[in-house]
Amino acid sequence: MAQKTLTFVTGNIKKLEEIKAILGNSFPLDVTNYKLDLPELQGEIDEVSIKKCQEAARILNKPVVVEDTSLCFNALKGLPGPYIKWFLEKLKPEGLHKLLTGWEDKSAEAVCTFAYSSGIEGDVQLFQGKTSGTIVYPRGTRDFGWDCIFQPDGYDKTYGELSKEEKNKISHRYKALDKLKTHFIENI
Ligand SMILES: O=P(O)(O)OP(=O)(O)OP(=O)(O)OC[C@H]1O[C@@H](n2cnc3c(O)ncnc32)[C@H](O)[C@@H]1O
Ligand SMILES: [Mg+2]
Repeated sequence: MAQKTLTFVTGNIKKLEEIKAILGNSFPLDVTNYKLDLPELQGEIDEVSIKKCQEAARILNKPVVVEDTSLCFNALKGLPGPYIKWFLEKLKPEGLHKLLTGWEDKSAEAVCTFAYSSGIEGDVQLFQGKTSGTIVYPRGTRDFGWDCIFQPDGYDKTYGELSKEEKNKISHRYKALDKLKTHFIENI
């Protein structure tokens, strides 16, 4: 029988809000969430997501989806990348902007990776979305992570200045969820 419910494992309420807003009623499964701050091992983006997902599937012992978000500064060869959470916690948005003082290249990529495990040990599929932009001095709301310093290409506003509706039409998370949604629509 087809699986009817998908469990999103995340400790981040703001992520969950966006995921629910983006999926709306167009997702073929019921989405529930399980609040858990999973350990994140070091590595490249895909590796971090795969291990995080395997750990969630092991703990919950059922099909799960996790999501990992990276903010990659091109001048820094992709760093902070998956370690953005710790950089943000210590440096705050101002400090992240300051990190690029010595570089002319202020470009960055926001990368969202959803990892799905069917529950079968080791089996993980990834769905990734990327949005390019520029790191600017903080502008706009500070209610979600580094939104106030990321200005997507083609816009003169940061994610923090755009409305939630506008952000959710162009964001890294929207693009990744679109791929995940297509997968489930085609495979149910
Ligand atoms: O439990 P999980 O899902 O891991 O939630 P988390 O808050 O630990 O999230 P990550 O490990 O993916 O770390 C990403 C960091 O980037 C932040 N973040 C994620 N998505 C963002 C977005 O769309 N805009 C701004 N900040 C974001 C988030 O608050 C974290 O500080
Ligand atoms: Mg995390």
